[in-house]
Amino acid sequence: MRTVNVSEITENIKEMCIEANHYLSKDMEAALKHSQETEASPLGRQILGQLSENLQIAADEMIPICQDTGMAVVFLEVGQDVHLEGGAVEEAVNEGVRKGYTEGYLRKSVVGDPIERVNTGDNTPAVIHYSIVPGDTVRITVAPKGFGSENMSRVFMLKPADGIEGVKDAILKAVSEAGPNACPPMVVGVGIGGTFEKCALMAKQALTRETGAHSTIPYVRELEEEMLEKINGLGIGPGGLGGTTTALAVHINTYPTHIAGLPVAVNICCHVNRHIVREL
Ligand SMILES: O=C(O)C[C@H](O)C(=O)O
Repeated sequence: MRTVNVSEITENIKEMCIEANHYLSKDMEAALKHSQETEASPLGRQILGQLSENLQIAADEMIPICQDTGMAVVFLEVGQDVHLEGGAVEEAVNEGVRKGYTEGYLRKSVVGDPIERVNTGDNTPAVIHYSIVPGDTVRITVAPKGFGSENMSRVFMLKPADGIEGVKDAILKAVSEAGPNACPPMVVGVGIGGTFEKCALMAKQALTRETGAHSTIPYVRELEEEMLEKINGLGIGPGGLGGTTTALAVHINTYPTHIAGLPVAVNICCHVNRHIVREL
């Protein structure tokens, strides 16, 4: 049994919130750079160039990449041989977010109640997903999520008879309706199977995958490749101003489901697809 003090979780999450909002991960940066070489539209290439320049300015001058510094989504994978001491884990995570957004001067975007809508002033609470895994480490993923693209995400409760063609139509419908509102080029996270909530969680987790890495399931990999091509054929383009780079990647996760259903969730992320991982 290994002991981890929750204050370590707080310190790391603080740093990760600040880092994620100023430095886009290498995989996203590379995908954006690569898209400049493949984009067919001159205006699209210009916009992609500006997005890359914006990343450089953010890193050099410590200015957040985007004004929407997101709601902090945190995945905690806790090894079953870890003993967590020093306080409540949930409070430790929220303290990390609080410190990160306050000390990092990041925009506070969270309201304490969805109807009364009073800003909590420190970007807490985070949305936290826990899982118990084998091992004696704590793996933390911080993925601050902007809401321009979150708002354009969708869940479709398809019927089994809709089949794979229904899944393709659902993904294309979500992306087409998102259009420029999701600040393309996007990363499209898809969850297929499970239940209503499981498919949404899989879609969110899919966004944290290394950009452009494929599923190990052959038909899912083919579907990811086909959907990327189809999405880029929609012509929405960088900034929604036309072009061949509407998405940088499509990541699909699947799970067994009920005989009577075919749930599909499409979680869209703008080009600022922030995700950082640390292991304690
Ligand atoms: O800044 C915001 O909160 C809005 C949003 O992310 C947007 O895409 O406009």
